Amino acid sequence: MIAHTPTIFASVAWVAMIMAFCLLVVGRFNQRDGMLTVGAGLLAHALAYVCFTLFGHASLWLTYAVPNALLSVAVAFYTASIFRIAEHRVPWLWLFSLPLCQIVLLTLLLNTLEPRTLVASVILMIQCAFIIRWASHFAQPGGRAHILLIVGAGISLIGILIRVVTIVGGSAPEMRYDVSNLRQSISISIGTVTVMMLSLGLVLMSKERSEAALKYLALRDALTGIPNRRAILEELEREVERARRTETKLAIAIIDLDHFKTINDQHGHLAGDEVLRHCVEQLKKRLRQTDSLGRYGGEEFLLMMPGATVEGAMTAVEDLRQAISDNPTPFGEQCIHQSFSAGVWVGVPSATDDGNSLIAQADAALYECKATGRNTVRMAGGKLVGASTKAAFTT
Ligand SMILES: Nc1nc2c(ncn2[C@@H]2O[C@H](COP(=O)(O)OP(=O)(O)OP(=O)(O)O)[C@@H](O)[C@H]2O)c(=O)[nH]1
Repeated sequence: MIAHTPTIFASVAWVAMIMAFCLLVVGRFNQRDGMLTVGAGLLAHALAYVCFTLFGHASLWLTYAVPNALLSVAVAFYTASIFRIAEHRVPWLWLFSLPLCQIVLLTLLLNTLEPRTLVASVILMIQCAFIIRWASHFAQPGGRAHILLIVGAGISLIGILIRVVTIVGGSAPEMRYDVSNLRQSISISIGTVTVMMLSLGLVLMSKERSEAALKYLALRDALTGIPNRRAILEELEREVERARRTETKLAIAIIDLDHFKTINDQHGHLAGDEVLRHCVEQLKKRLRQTDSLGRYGGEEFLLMMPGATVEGAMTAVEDLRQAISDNPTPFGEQCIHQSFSAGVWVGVPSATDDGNSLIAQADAALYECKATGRNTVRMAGGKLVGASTKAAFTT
């Protein structure tokens, strides 16, 4: 099917213009989500195709050099959008040096046929390759938007390659913008694919990013930055299941700051918040990479240590207890002393165990610590370790 080449140019221009309108106006010129740069790219894309429709009716510079440079500008904006959506610094200078090369070289080579067509095509191909490179680099884990970008840029590459092959094969006049033939129809209508797939890919990429950011916020404790109750409990269920399946030990500890209400009452809630942040920093510094710490409640934390033995878990939690009581929280001119009590459970979960039942056992041990003076660590159904009873845990 051979279509009238200027008509294809006009239809691609329409599609790009409508998409640009949607993203710029309806997207309210929002810069942060990358839609402003996508819209700018689509606008440049539309203008390029409008100029192409004038080929043969206006100067060669306006209908060849300018639109190809505008296409380069469009692709540079699409690439900039990938950086912006990924919240990375946009390398503006580097990205727009290619459109600049395009306009300079095409102006110089305007009166040639093959060289100018090859230069225009090769620069656009390099830019499409960059889209593929950066779309895969900034791909959201588990996301799919980058696939649209890669496929869209890949199809564009094929479209341009058709032009290059035709020119190198000695049929450059067939690729004049006012000539209609099958190759021309395929090569140019691929412009619609580029516009649709790249803009849709970028919109989806932005959506994936904001969903990931929301999910991160929904599972984080805003004060301390560690996983919140929901996140740590979900992780606990996964760990319980894994330990049961692999028949390996799992250690959990419920850590509760002592007399935290008194800290709030004496120094104020801001000081209390600072104590919570400070304690979390102290704990995090001393954990292994495989351990997980989450905020279970107000001043309660849940620590998971997969694979830890009874002795290993007790030594680890006791070291944490020591570190917390040895490192008071600096708050203004003051140093606020704090300590914690912890109940520990270690074992291979049985068929009837779940996260809640293990927490209940660790909680019972914690309750005993609180009842017997605090600042101690106790094993569920077992021994007590702590400031006043450290000798009790020298097995
Ligand atoms: N500053 C601050 N305080 C909090 C936060 N979350 C909970 N709290 C306070 O933590 C205090 C916990 O008090 P209690 O449950 O009586 O526990 P406690 O005073 O530590 O006493 P024991 O656990 O028995 O040693 C309450 O006063 C809560 O208001 C928070 O995010 N920031």
